[in-house]
Amino acid sequence: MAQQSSHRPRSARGGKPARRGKDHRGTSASAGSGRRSAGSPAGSARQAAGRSASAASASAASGAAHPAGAASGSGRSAGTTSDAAPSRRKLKDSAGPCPIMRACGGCAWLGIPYRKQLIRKQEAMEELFRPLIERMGWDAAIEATCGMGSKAGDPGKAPVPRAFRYKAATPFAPGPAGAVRSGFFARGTHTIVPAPSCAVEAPGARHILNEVARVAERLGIPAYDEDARQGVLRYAVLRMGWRTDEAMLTIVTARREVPHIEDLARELSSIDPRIVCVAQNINGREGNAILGRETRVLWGAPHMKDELLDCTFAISPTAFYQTNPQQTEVLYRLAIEGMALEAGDVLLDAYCGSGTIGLCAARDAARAGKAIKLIGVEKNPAGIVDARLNAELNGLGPDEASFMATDATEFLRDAARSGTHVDVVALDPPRAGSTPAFLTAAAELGPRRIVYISCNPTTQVRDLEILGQQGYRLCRLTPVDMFPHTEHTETVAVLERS
Ligand SMILES: C[S@@+](CC[C@H](N)C(=O)[O-])C[C@H]1O[C@@H](n2cnc3c(N)ncnc32)[C@H](O)[C@@H]1O
Repeated sequence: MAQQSSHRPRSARGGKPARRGKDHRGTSASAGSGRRSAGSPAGSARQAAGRSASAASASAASGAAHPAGAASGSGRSAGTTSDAAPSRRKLKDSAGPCPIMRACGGCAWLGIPYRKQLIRKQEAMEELFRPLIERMGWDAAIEATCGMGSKAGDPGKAPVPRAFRYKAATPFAPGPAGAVRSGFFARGTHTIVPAPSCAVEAPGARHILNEVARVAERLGIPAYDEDARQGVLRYAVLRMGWRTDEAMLTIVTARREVPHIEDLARELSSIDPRIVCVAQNINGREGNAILGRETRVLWGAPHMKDELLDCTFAISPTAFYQTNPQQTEVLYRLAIEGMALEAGDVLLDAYCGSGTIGLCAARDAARAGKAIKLIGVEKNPAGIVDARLNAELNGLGPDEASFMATDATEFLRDAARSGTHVDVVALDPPRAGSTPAFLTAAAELGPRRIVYISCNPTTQVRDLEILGQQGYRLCRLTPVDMFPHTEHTETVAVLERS
């Protein structure tokens, strides 16, 4: 699975090549020189599969300011098409679905009917997974891609997904006479395209982000200048509740000390009544990663709340939480179905973020009278703090759900060494995928099922082959469209012990 990013190669403003950065799903978002090849199956496979494993690296503390990169939580990397020139179709439609789509380039597929987008994604997944399935002799179905409101191959008109991103971000840059510019990085550059609104973001999100710039201007807080490495305000990241009326605003500053910080916090909090938390993240490092290591709450609660599958989740400013909540429910339902939990099972949820998948599964099992024991592992300590609170919020005590802040591979190795009993393993790694050591240890634990949720099918194919060699067989693969109008596809793979 994902966070959007301002990760764009630089050219127009700084004239320098982009530095490698990471998006909100822990993805590198470096310059891409790939060519658009959506028309060919190979091209679509590469596009829909996303980025190369080598380009991805883990960082829970990164994000992106551009809808597509952000959307996918994926940045741009060599060998993909995202930084290629807009297609003819896109140029033609530039005045249609979105007034800035040509300049912004975030939703590269916005000009393609949604029904066709889903078919392309389906073809790409077939092309990517079919050779592995045949090589391994698996009898596994690649199911129809679950889109927003329709599936790949459904007849008739498909709905046009809008307003599905509940996480949004903006970079800031200095304008003339103390102005603070906000918007999206134009494709392939660090030039900011102003965005009065965004069709794929939650209602009101873009207005809030633009208002941050107005507040900064009023208070004389300068935007950060990447080239001169001067100024203060770098980004704002906004998360909005899907099933709650809450929002959380995090400003990213180049240094801790910010002039008029109390006034800033107060004014930011009053931009929109939904804002329950205003946080400051400090990122003084060069590079494209949005978030730095230090975060403090400036105003309000330490987190906001949202709901998924009848569970309540507290989300703090730097913990991972999915961007498209409607499709997250689809993704999680598929994962829970794939787990086929029985009463008394031990479920290991690896790369668990704020504990959401495992907690939804545990609650679902408990509601069906099949209480299980959940163990979650995640390397971002902020995610684990949230996960423990989330267990409590959902009525699960420490005997029913425990969470460890550590590297998933280390944890699995230790668990395999000590012979920990596990019935089902769920894993949802960042775009780089998992590690051979994790996968080998997971197989050594001998779970009945392994459910692998992926935001990067290319690395998932690699990892599934390792699991196959370790005695697991794929029985079901379902693509899910978490990021309409982009090339990205997520997948849920269900494996059984052979
Ligand atoms: C795609 S997110 C999935 C989070 C969660 N499953 C969800 O659905 O919200 C991947 C998570 O893996 C975490 N992560 C990355 N590398 C890790 C590692 N080596 N060990 C444990 N967790 C890691 C990230 O911090 C992030 O929270």
